[in-house]
Amino acid sequence: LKTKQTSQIFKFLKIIISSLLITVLLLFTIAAIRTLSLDVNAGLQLAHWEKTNNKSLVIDHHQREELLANFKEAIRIPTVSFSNTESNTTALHEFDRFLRKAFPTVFSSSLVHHELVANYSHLFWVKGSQPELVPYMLLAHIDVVPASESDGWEAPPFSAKEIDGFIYGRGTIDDKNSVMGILQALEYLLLKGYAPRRGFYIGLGHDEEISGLNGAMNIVRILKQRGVQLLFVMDEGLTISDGIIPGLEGPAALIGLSEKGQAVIKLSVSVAPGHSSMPPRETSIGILATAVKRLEDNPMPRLFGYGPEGDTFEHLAHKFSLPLKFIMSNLWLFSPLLSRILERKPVSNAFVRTTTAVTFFNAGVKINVIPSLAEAYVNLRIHSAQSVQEVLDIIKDTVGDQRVKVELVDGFDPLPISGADDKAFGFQIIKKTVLDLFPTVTVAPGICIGNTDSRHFVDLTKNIYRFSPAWFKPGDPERFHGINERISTKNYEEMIVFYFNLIQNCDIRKLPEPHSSVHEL
Ligand SMILES: CCCCCCCC/C=C\CCCCCCCC(=O)N[C@@H](CC(N)=O)C(=O)O
Ligand SMILES: [Zn+2]
Ligand SMILES: [Zn+2]
Repeated sequence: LKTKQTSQIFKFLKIIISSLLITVLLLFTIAAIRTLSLDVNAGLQLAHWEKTNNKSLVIDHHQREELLANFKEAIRIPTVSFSNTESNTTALHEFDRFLRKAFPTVFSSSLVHHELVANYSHLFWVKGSQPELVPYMLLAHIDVVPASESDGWEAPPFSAKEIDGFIYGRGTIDDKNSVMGILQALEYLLLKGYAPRRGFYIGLGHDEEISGLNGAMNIVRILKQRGVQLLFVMDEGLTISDGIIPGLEGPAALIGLSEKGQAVIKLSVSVAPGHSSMPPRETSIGILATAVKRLEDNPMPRLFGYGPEGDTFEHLAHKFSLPLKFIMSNLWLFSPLLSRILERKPVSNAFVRTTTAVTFFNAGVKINVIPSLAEAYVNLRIHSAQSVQEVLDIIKDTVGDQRVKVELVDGFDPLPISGADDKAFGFQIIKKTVLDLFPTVTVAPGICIGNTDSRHFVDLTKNIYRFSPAWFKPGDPERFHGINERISTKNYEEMIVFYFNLIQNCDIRKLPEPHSSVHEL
C-alpha cells in the first residue's frame, strides 16, 4: 500500500512539474516572440511628409557671437523667484527691456502681436497666413530658482561664464535656454522673410518656479476670453538623455505626455510646553521625527507599468541589448523586476512610484524649553495611477499616530495623458523635428516628474508635451535646481535650430498616412 501511495505522489508531482515547465516555456516563447516583433518606433518615419519649403539655418560666425552674447546677457539678469510671495521684480522688469533690445525684429514685425501679462509675463501671437489652421503654443519661463555661489559653483551662478565650451549659470537649462532659443529662432525666421501658414502663440511665464499662479494662469485666462483653442502646447520638461538610462544604447529623447500630480501635506504635533529639566518621555519633536521616519521607511507602493512609463520602456526596448531587451519588451511579465531595478536611483525611482520628500521641519523656541509645537511639510509627487486623496489616506495610515495631525495644504491630481499615436500632430511634429536634427536619437513618450506651467493649459488643449532638446549626460539631472547648471554652446545653438525647424514643420496642414507598405522601403 505504501509503494502504491508513493508512486501516486510521484505521478502527481510529475504532472505538477511538467505543467509548470510547460507554463514557463509558453511564457518565455510569448516573451521571445514579443522581443523579436515589438516595434513601436516605426510610426510615421517612413511616410511621405507634405513639403513645406523649409528655410534652413546655418549659423555663421557673426550670428554665433550675437546669439551667445544674447544668451549670456539673459543668464546675468537674476530673475529669481525666492518664495511664493517674493520675486526679484527689478530683474523681471530688466528682462523685459532686455528682450526688446535682443530681438528687435520680433518686437517690430507686423506679424507679431506682443503683450505683457501680469506685468512681467509675455504673450506673443504670431499670425498665420491660413487662419483655418488651428494654432499651437510654445511655453517657457523667465524666472529661475535661487542660487548661491557658496554651495560649490565653479563659476558665479549669474556670471554666464564660459568654461570648456559650457556656459555656467542659473537658468541655462531651466529655462532661459528655451526662452532665448524660441525667440532667437523666431528672430532669425522673421529676418529671413518667413511668414507662418499656421499661427502660433509663445507664452513666457515669470513665476513658473512658484506654480505659475500669476503668469501662466493669466495667459490662460486671456486666451480663454478670446475663445482660443490650441492644437498642442509644448513646454519644458523631459530632455535628450544620453547615458542616463542604464543599459540603453545611444541617446533617447523622452517627450512628456503627462506630469505627476503633487500634494503638500503638513504634519504637526502639539503638546504642553514645559521645563527641559523634567522632560516628558516623548517630546513633540520626538513624536514628529518618528512619524517622518515611518514615511521614509515605508515608500509609496510601486506602480511601475500602471502609467505611461511602461510605454517609455517599450519604445526604447529595441535599444537595449539582451537580457534587458527581453525584459523591456515584456513588461507584462517583468515589470515587478524592473521596478526593483529602477527604484535604486532617485531619478529612476521617480518613475516607479509617488515620491515622498520631507522638505521642512520646524520646532523649538529655546534650548531649555520643551517645544509645544513641531511641524513638518511633506512634498509628494503623485504617480499617474494615484490621486491626491489616495496618497493622503496612505500617509495617514503610515503615520498611524493620533497625536500627529495630518493636513492636506495643497495638491492636484496627475495630469491627463496626451496622445502619442500616428494621429497626434504635436507629438509627431516634435518627433520628426528631433529626428531630422539628431538622427541617432530614439524618440519615446515619457512622463514628466516635475511640474510645469503647461498644467494650467488643460482647458485649451488635450495635447500637452513637455520636452526641450537639451542634452542630459550623466551628472546633468543633478544640475537641475542644483549647482553648476550649464549648457554647452553647441547644444544652445542646436536648440535654436530645433525651434527654427519646429515652427516651420508646424506649417504642415495634416500628418501623412502611416507608412503601410514594405515595398516602398
Ligand atoms: C528612467 C528614465 C530616466 C530618464 C531621465 C530623465 C531625467 C530627468 C531630469 C530632470 C527632469 C526634471 C523635471 C523637469 C521639469 C521641472 C520643472 C520644475 O522644476 N517645476 C517646479 C515648479 C512647478 N511648476 O511646480 C516643480 O517643483 O516641479
Ligand atoms: Zn523650469
Ligand atoms: Zn525649475
